[in-house]
Amino acid sequence: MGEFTETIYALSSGAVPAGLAVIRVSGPKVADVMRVMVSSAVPPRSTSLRTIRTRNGAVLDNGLVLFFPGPHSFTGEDVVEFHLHGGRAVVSAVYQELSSLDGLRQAMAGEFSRRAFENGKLDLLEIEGLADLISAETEMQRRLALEYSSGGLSTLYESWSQRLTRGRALIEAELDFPDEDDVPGSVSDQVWSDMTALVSEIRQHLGMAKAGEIIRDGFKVVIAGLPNAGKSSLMNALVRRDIAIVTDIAGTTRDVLSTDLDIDGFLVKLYDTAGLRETEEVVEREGIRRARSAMEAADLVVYVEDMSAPTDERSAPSSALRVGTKSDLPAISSREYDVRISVETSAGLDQLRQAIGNRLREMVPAHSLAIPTRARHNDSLAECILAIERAIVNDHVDLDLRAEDLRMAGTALGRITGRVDVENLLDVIFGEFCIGK
Ligand SMILES: Nc1nc2c(ncn2[C@@H]2O[C@H](COP(=O)(O)OP(=O)(O)OP(=O)(O)O)[C@@H](O)[C@H]2O)c(=O)[nH]1
Ligand SMILES: [K+]
Ligand SMILES: [Mg+2]
Repeated sequence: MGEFTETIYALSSGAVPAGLAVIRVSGPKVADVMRVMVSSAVPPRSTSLRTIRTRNGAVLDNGLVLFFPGPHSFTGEDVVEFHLHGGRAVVSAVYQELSSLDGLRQAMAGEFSRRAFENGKLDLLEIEGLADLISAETEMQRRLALEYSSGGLSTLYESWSQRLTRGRALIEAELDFPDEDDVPGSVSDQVWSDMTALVSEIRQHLGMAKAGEIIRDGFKVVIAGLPNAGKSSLMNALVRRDIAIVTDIAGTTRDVLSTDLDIDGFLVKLYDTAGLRETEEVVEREGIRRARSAMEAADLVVYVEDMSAPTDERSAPSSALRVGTKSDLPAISSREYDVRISVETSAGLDQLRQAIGNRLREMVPAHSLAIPTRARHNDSLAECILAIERAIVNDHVDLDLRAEDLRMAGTALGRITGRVDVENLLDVIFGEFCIGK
């Protein structure tokens, strides 16, 4: 595992100025740093109020010092944290002193987490969970990230790996002792029935990938309909901000506009689009093309119709949520709508939020958050399923070839947690972090 000669430091708290600034230092020179900069020795893993000095004894600040001797630290190395007053000059003076010490340099983005990974403190799923936890904005993002960062998913994949290993061990026992009486002849039947069950569990898990994507990246709701239906007005009303231009001129919106909404703790990405109609006008036509492609990529289309205008003969996508708007005006349309609203009176807006929330929850499991969230998880899970299935169906080939497929299935799983073969992934994964994490 990792053996790092450089000692790294960075501001791990938010931007200064702030009430507090936490500077974290990790690596072999931590003991030296404390000897030079901290007024007197500190006991491990408890807070001590100390004076922080330059090597020449000039006082930099007074603050709390926390020392975590390796391997029982975040990175697995010796770590010291300075909790200082969060002023720009305080931080830059401490930075300057640290940089002047031998073997110390400023940490790069994600470098603390990377050391934690390389030293076996966290696996890749836990690292990704940590990145998600740091960037979580909604309650559901937080819960999902916590499930990952506290090892919930790692435990599940570990149990699958163990079943694969056990399957191979039983097959190998059968290969080694083919005629032995106390190894029942049905051992390999047992293996294949468990592998069949495992495939269906992994399939079910992979089936929730969409839910993971919705929680992590947001539920994409596209507002569509005829020009002047009231789409932009609706977007503004839902986010209670004046984001989109609203006029009585048909064809006002051209670009796809996007904004975030929090519904029941879920991130909802709301898109306003150009009104759908035939037109020769070049810019509007491009806007309509974009509107259609947004509708195709949507998790939900909210199809808006002006109930005070002649009905829209165009057909909304069958899965769309149909919204009749301008209910404050005399109605012409006698269509059925899922929700009737008015942005003038705010009638129906809460109901619409609820209806969007209901559609969202249909796509997300109510209980477990042990679900895949990233394309790399899905790819490896699919690869794992393929390998197990190959092993199951190839009952005419040698047992050792079938065992080899089970080994490959285990490798695919191991790549998700980072146990095997992930060097090329690391830059991408740690690139999600910023400096100090
Ligand atoms: N009375 C009333 N007028 C509304 C309501 N919603 C929108 N309007 C008006 O309808 C007109 C068109 O509204 P927009 O929100 O620009 O409609 P749009 O669908 O975004 O239009 P395009 O971007 O041109 O496709 C504006 O004059 C709005 O003020 C409503 O609930 N009640
Ligand atoms: K308009
Ligand atoms: Mg508009």
